[in-house]
Amino acid sequence: MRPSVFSTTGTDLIDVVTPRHSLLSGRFKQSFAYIALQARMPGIMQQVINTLRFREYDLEDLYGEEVHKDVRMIIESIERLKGELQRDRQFQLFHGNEPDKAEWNAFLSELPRPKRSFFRASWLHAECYLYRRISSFFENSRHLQNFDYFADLKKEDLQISGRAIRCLTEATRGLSKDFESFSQLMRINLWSNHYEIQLNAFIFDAPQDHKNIDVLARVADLDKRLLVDDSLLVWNCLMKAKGEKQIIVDYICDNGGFELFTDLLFIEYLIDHELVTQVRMHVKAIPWYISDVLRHDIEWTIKYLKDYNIEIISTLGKKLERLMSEKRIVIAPLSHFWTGPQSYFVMVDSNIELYRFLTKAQLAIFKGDLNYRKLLGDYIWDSTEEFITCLRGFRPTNICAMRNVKCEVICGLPEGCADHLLKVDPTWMISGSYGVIQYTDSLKCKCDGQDSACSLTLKTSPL
Ligand SMILES: O=P(O)(O)OC[C@H]1O[C@](O)(CO)[C@@H](O)[C@@H]1O
Repeated sequence: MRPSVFSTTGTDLIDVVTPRHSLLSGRFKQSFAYIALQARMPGIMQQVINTLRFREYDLEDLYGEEVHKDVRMIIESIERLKGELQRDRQFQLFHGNEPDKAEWNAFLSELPRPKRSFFRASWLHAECYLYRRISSFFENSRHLQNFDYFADLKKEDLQISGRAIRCLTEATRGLSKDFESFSQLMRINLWSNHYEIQLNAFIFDAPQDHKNIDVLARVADLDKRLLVDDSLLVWNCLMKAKGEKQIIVDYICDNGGFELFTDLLFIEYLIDHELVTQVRMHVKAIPWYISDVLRHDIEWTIKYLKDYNIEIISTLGKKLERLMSEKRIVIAPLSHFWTGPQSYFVMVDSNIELYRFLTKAQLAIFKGDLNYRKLLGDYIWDSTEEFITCLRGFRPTNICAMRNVKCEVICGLPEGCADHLLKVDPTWMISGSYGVIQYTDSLKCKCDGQDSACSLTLKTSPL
């Protein structure tokens, strides 16, 4: 039984699927957003509590007995947050040491009152707010400000993927510079987003004979579920830049663990073949959506590969370390925008520095489902709507999205495709079994978003 608070008037919960042309929201009781808020988020919060209890005595070794107070305070705060979610309470402002407090509070204060509670708000806002609140409990503790409570999961994900790591490392040495290899690597990278944390790495398992690996061919099987493949357009975009002194790719990361490993393989290819001069990896500033990459995940992953007891893998680790020290791969300056609640079309107004930063790149690659939701504004577009339209003017540079479909947000499909998929696989939008690689040109102008009359800075939708 839902608590009685749900029977208030206004924007009540309704027993329907998410209607076309609306924002995803827990209001729609037959939506994935509703299930995620009702069941999944409390589970994730419990998982954080369990991690704290499990690690409490390690933490005591690190920080002394005082840490128990922090642990108690954080667990109580998470329990309270669970209650707020369950009762669909209003979002609260932040009052502590959060570095992005001002931006969050401005955002929350401007939300219309009926859209300021967990189930009535847009799902994107509610979900981001929950992850932000959880982090704030740690940030406001005495000893655990920098504790990444999801770190063990990310590490474990890489540790259990040994066979897949070996197999892919072997299969990707000495690849030639051609569209076929480029596109295969892109697709490997795309499908790794399906498995993310606790992946079933078996799909990339090598046959017994490690010398004769055709792992890339295995990807072809998954490719049957690739609904849009713009990898040729991405390749052409990089080809067009050939000869330029500086070719930068901004890589907006998603998950750590095995997915990050495949990101690094793809980035290595881009650099080896001089398709780019520098890759700037954008990571999250706080623990985010369980498995998202933080700065220390990249450092840990490279060290893990470097220390591997199989030479080909440790050589790869050393090479990645060198590419970082040569600044061919860099970690972009941290931006709290990536862990904010906002869709990307508002970036030009709310974070012009980041927008301008992206304009310096030849290409920005956005990985994963959450980035896709933010690119499309967490909105149910017609499935055939063009990618470029759905970006609503967010065009700081050429944009590529690589994403496994994990929620109802989608665009750019051929006519009839969504209806067909619904018939053959009713869970196609949430299973993560389908993927898209979508691309659009920026049609860059010279103003870098500084000229308010520039059409690229105008938002084209009344949403
Ligand atoms: O790691 P990814 O691909 O961004 O996926 C996480 C996303 O998937 C979801 O589970 C949607 O189904 C959301 O919680 C979140 O947007």
